[in-house]
Amino acid sequence: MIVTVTLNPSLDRTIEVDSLTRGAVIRTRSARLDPGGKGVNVSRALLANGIDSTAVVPVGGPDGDQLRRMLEAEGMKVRAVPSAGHTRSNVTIAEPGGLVTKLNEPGGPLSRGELDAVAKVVATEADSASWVVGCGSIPPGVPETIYAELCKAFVPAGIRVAVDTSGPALLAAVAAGPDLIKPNREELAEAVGGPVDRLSDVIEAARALRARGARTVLVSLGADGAVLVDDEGITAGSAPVENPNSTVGAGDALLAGFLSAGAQGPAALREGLAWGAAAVGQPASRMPGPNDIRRDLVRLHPRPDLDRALLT
Ligand SMILES: Nc1ncnc2c1ncn2[C@@H]1O[C@H](COP(=O)(O)OP(=O)(O)O)[C@@H](O)[C@H]1O
Ligand SMILES: O=P(O)(O)OC[C@H]1O[C@](O)(COP(=O)(O)O)[C@@H](O)[C@@H]1O
Repeated sequence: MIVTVTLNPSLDRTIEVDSLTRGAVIRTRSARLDPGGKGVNVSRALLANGIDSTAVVPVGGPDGDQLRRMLEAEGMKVRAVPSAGHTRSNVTIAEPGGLVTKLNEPGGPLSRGELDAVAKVVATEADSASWVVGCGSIPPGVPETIYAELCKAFVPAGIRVAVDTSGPALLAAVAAGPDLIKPNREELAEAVGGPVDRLSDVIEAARALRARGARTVLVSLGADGAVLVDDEGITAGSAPVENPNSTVGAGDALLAGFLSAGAQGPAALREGLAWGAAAVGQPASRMPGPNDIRRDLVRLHPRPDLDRALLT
């Protein structure tokens, strides 16, 4: 069983427009509402593929109620912890061809008491878990060491911890020895404090984060696929998407697929890439199910061109 913890979940509204012009009145083509937040999406992807998962989320206000109801309606096992701060809404403006502009709110504050209540629920659920997955941004009031605390609580007890976040929270977590991190290119560059323009930069940066404490580093690179640096070595791969629909949640699907296949080595990377690419073919942040996932399209690159400039 995989437990996900999303401290800053959201209602994700995706609005399709023909083109985005600042300062103009834009008539939209369609709108869609999905439950969101990175760990929530990991649980949704696992659920869509019949893999047992529990999502732990603080929820507050009417939007928090709606988020819980939407997740339960999908059949998800949700442990919702009440909070006084309101659950946020994030807006994605999607243009044809897959270009998205994301407006992510900071989220309602979470007090120390509410955080302790979340931690208690996670500890109970972790008893029967193979992984605890801490994902997403940190809401106001929560210390940046929160994912590091997650690592310290579970890694020594033999429960593996994955962290997908950014900035100081990611750096603190890395120093606490997570089993897995999943930065995208931007997050990786921020973590090492330098540009990541080529595959060689990705590998160098991933190695630096391993040297600082992360056991496995899975770097997502948008249309360039992903690179895995772990105890087994370095593996790069990609999967083409003919008609990109929405990249929202693609990183979460990649992570879910990777975890579902054992989170180690080329076979797990292959599965992650298949799920990530399938997510890009879905509208908004809909997670792919078995009929959407095309493992045959994944290519692992045994001798990638390390000097090639990254596309996205
Ligand atoms: N345009 C694309 N074409 C093919 N695959 C993609 C595309 N965008 C994303 N992906 C897949 O989704 C994964 C996650 O995307 P990425 O944008 O890197 O993550 P995040 O959503 O975390 O920023 C990638 O590693 C890749 O497998
Ligand atoms: O916690 P953050 O960093 O604000 O991100 C939250 C957003 O990320 C998502 O989980 C999508 O994530 P990815 O596109 O990075 O896979 C949305 O559902 C949510 O609105």
